[in-house]
Amino acid sequence: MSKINTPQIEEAIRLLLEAVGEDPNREGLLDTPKRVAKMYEEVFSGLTIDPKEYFETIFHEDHEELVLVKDIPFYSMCEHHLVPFYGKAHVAYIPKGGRVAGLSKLARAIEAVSKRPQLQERITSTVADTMMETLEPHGVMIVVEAEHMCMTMRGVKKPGAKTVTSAVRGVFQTDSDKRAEVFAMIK
Ligand SMILES: Nc1nc2c(ncn2[C@@H]2O[C@H](COP(=O)(O)OP(=O)(O)OP(=O)(O)O)[C@@H](O)[C@H]2O)c(=O)[nH]1
Ligand SMILES: [Zn+2]
Repeated sequence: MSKINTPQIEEAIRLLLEAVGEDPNREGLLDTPKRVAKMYEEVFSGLTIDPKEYFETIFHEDHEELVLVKDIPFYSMCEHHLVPFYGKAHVAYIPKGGRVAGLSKLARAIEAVSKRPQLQERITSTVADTMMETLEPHGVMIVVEAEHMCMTMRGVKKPGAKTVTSAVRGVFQTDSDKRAEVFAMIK
């Protein structure tokens, strides 16, 4: 995927400021296009990352029991309104055949997939599917809880409303005890 076009973002922000009736040449706004371009470079940096790369290096450890990294904070941008949604992700999996991932890689996968124009459902399922394909574990279960600024500061205006999504793969689909174990641990 192509790298972010900084001059184009700067021009777009100048146009946007003009379009809302602002003067992009007034002192306080002079550096705003540059700042916004820099910010977008950061918040959309995941567009150039394939999360599969985080699971190319694995460890060999005979642990075929639950692994859960919970309360991973994340920030993303809703693709409908380009305003933030943010919250916590919980990533669980059961390794198979001694294929164990570095724990930080679970958080890195959430981070990379969040840093794009997104839907909460897609963050949840993309990371689950990536882990299933690369680690080939017994199962993956991901729960994401987030507050969407597009439901808080505008539109329906419901601050505090939380959206919870889950993606359940492999053994978690058939074993309700294992699902319950994850839910109990993330409470
Ligand atoms: N499924 C899903 N919807 C989202 C997400 N983020 C924002 N939305 C919703 O996207 C929808 C877009 O609806 P539209 O009717 O096209 O846009 P709108 O007129 O701005 O909608 P309102 O927010 O209801 O004012 C809204 O219902 C948002 O709440 C997300 O991550 N997943
Ligand atoms: Zn939105």
